[in-house]
Amino acid sequence: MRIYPNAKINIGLSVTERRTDGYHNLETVFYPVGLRDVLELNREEGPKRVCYFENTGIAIDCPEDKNLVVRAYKLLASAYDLPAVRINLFKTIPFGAGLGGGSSDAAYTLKALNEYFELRISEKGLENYASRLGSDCAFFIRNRPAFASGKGDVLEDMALELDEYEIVIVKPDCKVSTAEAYAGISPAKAVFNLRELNLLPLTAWRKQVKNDFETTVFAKYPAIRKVKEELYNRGALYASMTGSGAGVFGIFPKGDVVLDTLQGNIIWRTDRSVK
Ligand SMILES: C[C@](O)(CO)[C@H](O)COP(=O)(O)OP(=O)(O)OC[C@H]1O[C@@H](n2ccc(N)nc2=O)[C@H](O)[C@@H]1O
Ligand SMILES: Nc1ncnc2c1ncn2[C@@H]1O[C@H](COP(=O)(O)OP(=O)(O)OP(=O)(O)O)[C@@H](O)[C@H]1O
Repeated sequence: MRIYPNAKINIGLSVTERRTDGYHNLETVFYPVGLRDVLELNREEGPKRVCYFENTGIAIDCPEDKNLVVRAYKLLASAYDLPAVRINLFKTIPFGAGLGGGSSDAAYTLKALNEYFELRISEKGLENYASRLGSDCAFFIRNRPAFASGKGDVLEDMALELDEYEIVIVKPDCKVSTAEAYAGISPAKAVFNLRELNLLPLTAWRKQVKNDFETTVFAKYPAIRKVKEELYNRGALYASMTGSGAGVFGIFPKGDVVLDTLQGNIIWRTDRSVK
C-alpha cells in the first residue's frame, strides 16, 4: 500500500515548563499542510517481525534502526505477531525544519500497519503508541487542527480552517536540532491562550501569537529571521517560524502573492498561482 505522510505547522508555541523527565510542557496549535512524503509498505516473505527499509529522496541522517518508520514497525511488532514488511520512504519533507516530517512518517506507519494487517487498534490506541515514538507523533494520527499541550501529545480538536488563504513554507539553508532549540529556552507562562486562536481574527495574530523558540533560534540563525521579515514585506497576514525551526511559513490572502527572491527556498505552497 502507498501512503502520503504530511507535514504540520505550529501556529504559536509557548514553552511553559521544564519537566522532570527531561522534556518540556508546551502549548501550541498544530495545523496539517499538504507537503508530503511517500511511503510504500508491502508484505514480504521471510521471518516474522522484520522490516526491510529503504530511504529514497532526501537522505535521512540517522542509522536505519533509529528511523522513526522502523521504530514504529518494531513497536507494533513487540505487541503483535507481524509478518515481515518492506518499506520504501521517499522523503521530501526536510528534517530539522520544524515540520514534523519524521513524526508524521511514524504515525502513518502505525496507521498503515493497523489497516494492512487488520490489527483493530483504536484511534486512542494508535495515539498512545505514537506518543511513545515522539512528542509530535500523536497529532498525525487524527491529523486535524488541534490545540496541543503536555509534551505536545495532549490534543484537543480545534475548528480552524485556513482554506481561504495561501500558505507558503520557506526553508532557509540551515537545520535546527529540536533538542538544541529546547535547551536554549527559558520556560514561561503563555502570554496568549492559544485555545482561543480560532476566535481571534487572523489579522490580529501578528500582534498576539508568538513562537517562543524564535528569540534564541533567530539569534543563532539570522537567516531565519530574515525570511520571516521578507514574508511580511511581501504581504503575509501572519508569518512565523514553525516548531523549533528552521522552516518559516507565511499566510497570505489568496491571489497576487509575489515571492521572487525567496523562490529558491520555497518548499511548498498551497496554490500554484503564487508567483
Ligand atoms: C518543536 C516541536 O516540533 C513542536 O511541535 C516538538 O515539540 C518537537 O517534537 P519531536 O520532534 O517529536 O520531539 P522528540 O523527538 O519527542 O524529542 C526530541 C528532543 O526535544 C526535546 N523536547 C521535545 C518535546 C518536548 N515537549 N520537550 C522537549 O524538551 C527533548 O530534549 C527531546 O529529547
Ligand atoms: N523518517 C524520518 N524522517 C526524518 N527524520 C527522521 C526520520 N526518522 C528519524 N529521523 C531523525 O530525526 C531527526 C529530525 O528530528 P527533529 O525533531 O530535529 O526535526 P524535524 O523533522 O524538524 O521535526 P520536528 O517538527 O518534530 O521538530 C533527523 O535528523 C533524523 O536523524
